[in-house]
Amino acid sequence: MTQQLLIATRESRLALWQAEHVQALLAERLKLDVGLLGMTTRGDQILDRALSKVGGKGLFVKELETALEEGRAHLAVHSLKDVPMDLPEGFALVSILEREDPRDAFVSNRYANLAELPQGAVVGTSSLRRVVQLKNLRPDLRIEPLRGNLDTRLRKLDEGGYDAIVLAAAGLKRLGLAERIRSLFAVDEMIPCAGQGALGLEVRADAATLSQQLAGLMHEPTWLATQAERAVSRALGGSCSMPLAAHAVWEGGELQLAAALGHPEHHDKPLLKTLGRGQPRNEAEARALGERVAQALREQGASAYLAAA
Ligand SMILES: NCc1[nH]cc(CCC(=O)O)c1CC(=O)O
Repeated sequence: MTQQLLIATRESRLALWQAEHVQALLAERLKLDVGLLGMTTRGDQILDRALSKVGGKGLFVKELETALEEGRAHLAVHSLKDVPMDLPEGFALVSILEREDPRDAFVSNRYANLAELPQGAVVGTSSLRRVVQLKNLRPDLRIEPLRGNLDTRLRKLDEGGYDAIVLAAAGLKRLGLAERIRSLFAVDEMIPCAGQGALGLEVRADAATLSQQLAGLMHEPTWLATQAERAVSRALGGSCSMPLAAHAVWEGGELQLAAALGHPEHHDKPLLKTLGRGQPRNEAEARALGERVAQALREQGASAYLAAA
């Protein structure tokens, strides 16, 4: 065995679970001996402001990239939905693992689902994507900000600050918290974020041998679906202050890509929604499907919404 491979990871419980999951896969399937390098990122430290206001999702990945750059670690494991649409020069996303449950979960100590919430109930989420879709389903709800890692958000619910909160099912399941899920939103009523539930492996673009090894973990259907989803976001400007949802599902040999865009400030403005279909066989075709869906949103008025961001 030569030098041990190191995974750079954030130290939240979810990030550590994900890094350990990849560590085990690499040992099992590729017989690689891999260790972890834990680190705290700016995104983890800033808990009081909406992420979209302080630099966006890139905050969670930047420090990890610096560790790769300096050779302190060799790969980074990300929740794909936290990875910016275009990586900085010198880095590459070389493998996308099979997706966990991509749905959003309704979590509450008193109510079984969204329909049961009384008029004017308080729902916690800081995701603009969730805000605009909740407002569309239930205009009467009061939506309050909710930041922090999964354990923090659940604690804030338990302390009584909210009637319900909305979280990604994948994170809850990974942390053994599935019993907190009261119901799951169907993907067509609360369309997930591009990449939700999938993990992406990032390396330095010049790490050719490692890239090739990691490509062995690639899950093709998830890769094509998430490429299509991310292309919608990229085509519309890719910023995380954008209330955009994009989720693709394979139905037989067909990929069905649903997307929705809300107004970034006036959350009661109509939600723009569209569905595109295709049979992408490679990355270029998957991206083309995403671009067609973005164009359909533009034809419904997306540009005017985005100009307000
Ligand atoms: N935005 C933070 C984040 N990044 C990834 C997950 C969950 C796991 C996933 O979707 O892959 C979460 C929590 C959430 O949105 O509730």
